[in-house]
Amino acid sequence: MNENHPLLRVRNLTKVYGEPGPETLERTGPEVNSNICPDTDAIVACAGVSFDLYPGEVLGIVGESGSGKSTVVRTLYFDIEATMGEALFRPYEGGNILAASGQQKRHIRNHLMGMVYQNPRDGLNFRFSSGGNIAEKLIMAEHMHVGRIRERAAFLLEKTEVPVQRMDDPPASFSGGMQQRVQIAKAMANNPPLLFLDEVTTGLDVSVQAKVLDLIRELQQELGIAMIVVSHDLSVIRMLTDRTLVMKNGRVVESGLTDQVLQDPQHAYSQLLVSSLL
Ligand SMILES: Nc1ncnc2c1ncn2[C@@H]1O[C@H](COP(=O)(O)OP(=O)(O)OP(=O)(O)O)[C@@H](O)[C@H]1O
Repeated sequence: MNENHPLLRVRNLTKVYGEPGPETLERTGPEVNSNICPDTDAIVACAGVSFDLYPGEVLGIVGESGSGKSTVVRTLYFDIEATMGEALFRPYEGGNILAASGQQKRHIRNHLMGMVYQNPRDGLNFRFSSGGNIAEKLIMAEHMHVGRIRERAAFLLEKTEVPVQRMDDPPASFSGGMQQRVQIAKAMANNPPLLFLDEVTTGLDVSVQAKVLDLIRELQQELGIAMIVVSHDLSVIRMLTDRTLVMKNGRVVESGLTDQVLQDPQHAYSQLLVSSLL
């Protein structure tokens, strides 16, 4: 894959809940500090979001609760249908993935993407064992050889520091940190070039958070996997990401190298966010 070409090119990604009026986009956003259209009550979860992600790069999306961070990754992972926009994903040659058929979207998601959610119950099937969860992802990508599936599950659990002897135990019997590690193992099962991480350490104790973040950073460095990391927590963004988008009221208000955004934030809202970290 050519390192100079984006892995993912997103343009004008927009998601509106409810019926937008002709001025909904103009009448919402950071300038008016609201994402609710005063004419129609439509909610602009995100609008006009554009960015490029390069192979092996880690992009952060930061912003307060309700700013639209999760909507961006969930539309790109097809959990939510975008209202408008384009996303070109290099491994998929059929054009805008947001306009792909349901079958094509399932194929892209099963073979080429992984997602780790804040709540392990969204990413793991609690009726299956931890190994069974990894197997599920592999089977969805048409890997059928039972021996090889078990081997890969054991390999991934080891990589994510989950005791392999607990492969047949259900995630419900695991600690929160370990459940997140199983989710990470599952999301990486097919070696996807792109991984989405949505507030993956938010529900965890601080000491456990640090371990999970270390693990993500190590895996990223070892495997060179591109990631989009959503977090309201700037310390997570600082630790994991190369570039950052700052969102407010559904819009990107600032973007740049993470170090620059943190050292010299330009937008008043980013300045407020950064000062709250100091
Ligand atoms: N199904 C829905 N119906 C209506 N509005 C929704 C729906 N899902 C999300 N929203 C709204 O879209 C906006 C963006 O939500 P989103 O979850 O992307 O924000 P976020 O920045 O990820 O915040 P959080 O971390 O709290 O989830 C919020 O105002 C939210 O209330």
